[in-house]
Amino acid sequence: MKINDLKGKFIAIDGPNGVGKSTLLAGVKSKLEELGYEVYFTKEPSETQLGNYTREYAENHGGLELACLVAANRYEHLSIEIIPNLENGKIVVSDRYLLSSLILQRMDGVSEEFILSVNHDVILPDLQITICADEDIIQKRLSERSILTRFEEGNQTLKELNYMKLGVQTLIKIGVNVLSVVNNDRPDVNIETIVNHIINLKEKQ
Ligand SMILES: Nc1ncnc2c1ncn2[C@@H]1O[C@H](COP(=O)(O)OP(=O)(O)OP(=O)(O)O)[C@@H](O)[C@H]1O
Ligand SMILES: Cc1cn([C@H]2C[C@H](O)[C@@H](COP(=O)(O)O)O2)c(=O)[nH]c1=O
Repeated sequence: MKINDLKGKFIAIDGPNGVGKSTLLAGVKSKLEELGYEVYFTKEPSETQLGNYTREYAENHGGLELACLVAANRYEHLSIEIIPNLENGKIVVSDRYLLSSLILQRMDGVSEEFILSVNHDVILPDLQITICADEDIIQKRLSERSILTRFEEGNQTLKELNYMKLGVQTLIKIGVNVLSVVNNDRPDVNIETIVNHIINLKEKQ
């Protein structure tokens, strides 16, 4: 895997389904805009034909084939969105990235070795933000949803949290910087913590 040697900084944010990633990111985006910072927000699966197909396919398929499809979308995401924005010196924030594969594809029974091998040529994030919360809190949030994906139904949260811990250990071993945020409550405090880390990275550029 490659270290980011481009002008901009790359941040990935991952966590179990229903932990509050989208909520925190929406707050981070509006706070940064209010402060006048220009940050490029994106997500995986990305918003392309391949990304939309990956999201649809993930609902009914798992295994090695989904792991490869997700990785293919990640390479597309890198080449058409992430790398061009990093080359322009922007901060890029992705809602889900490699760590999501180390959680979701592992839940589908794919080995860490296979996941790392199909993701061999991706750029590592300068900062990996992990969002976690207590299992019962996440389950309560998911129970309020009218539609659940196959990863969200049947209480798989503990499994997700456990694979996240293992995935984080792997990323740390590879040399990735990790910020862990506990999102049980106080979204405002967590938004501020994330915003401060993003501003710090920007100021160091
Ligand atoms: N810190 C918090 N305190 C209380 N409720 C929260 C907090 N953060 C998020 N929530 C609530 O939790 C629910 C799930 O949040 P959200 O949809 O952002 O999760 P997510 O991680 O993006 O999920 P998914 O990846 O499955 O789309 C929402 O109803 C949101 O309002
Ligand atoms: C990045 C990534 C995504 N997926 C799949 C799993 C879900 O079906 C969607 C993500 O949807 P959400 O609205 O963000 O919860 O994509 C995957 O299996 N592996 C990945 O690495």
